[in-house]
Amino acid sequence: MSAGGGARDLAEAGAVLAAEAARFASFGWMRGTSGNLSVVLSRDPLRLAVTASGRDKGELTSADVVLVDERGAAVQGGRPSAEAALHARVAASTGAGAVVHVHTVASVAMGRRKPGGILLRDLEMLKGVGQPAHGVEVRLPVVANSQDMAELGDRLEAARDPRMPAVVVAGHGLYVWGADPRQARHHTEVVEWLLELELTGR
Ligand SMILES: CSC[C@@H](O)[C@@H](O)C(=O)COP(=O)(O)O
Ligand SMILES: [Zn+2]
Repeated sequence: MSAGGGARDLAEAGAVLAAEAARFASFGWMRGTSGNLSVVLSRDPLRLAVTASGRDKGELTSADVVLVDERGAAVQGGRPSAEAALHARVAASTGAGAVVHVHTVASVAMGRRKPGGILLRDLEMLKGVGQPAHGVEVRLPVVANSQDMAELGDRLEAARDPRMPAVVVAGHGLYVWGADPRQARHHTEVVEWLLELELTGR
């Protein structure tokens, strides 16, 4: 995708996001229209393609995408995700090229169990988020939910650990990011795997 974020780029991004969403929906991670995805189309000015609000995320087409600015406001397209401003904030503060938000049972359950954050160590799967498998403890932060995206963005920025490309939002779900949609997907699958493991209470 070029830096300009034109109509063709937006449709291309929509096709990518629709495919990613179909995959996550098939896992049961985007039930009942929940969740949203984004990809950065340009950095200066910041422009993201974000999934449209309220759609069944298992049935998206390339047209179900909205171009938004650094505040999450629509620049082109219909009504962006209610959480578009948080996607823009994550992309700006972490440098990520793609952001995933899913409503998984494991993230909400573990957020309840460990409101101060989820400690992870000695797991081969940690290599999937760029950490050593052994000897290093990594914390997956848990932040309180809010319907105010500015407040939620402040909490996420304050809590996030640069070693972990994800944050659990208590009573809500999971935010994960990566350099591009493919890496964000891999990070999401790894973090969700770690949460599911912790939930088994090993
Ligand atoms: C059951 S939908 C919950 C929504 O409020 C929200 O949390 C969500 O993830 C989807 O919002 P959307 O505006 O469709 O991107
Ligand atoms: Zn949500």
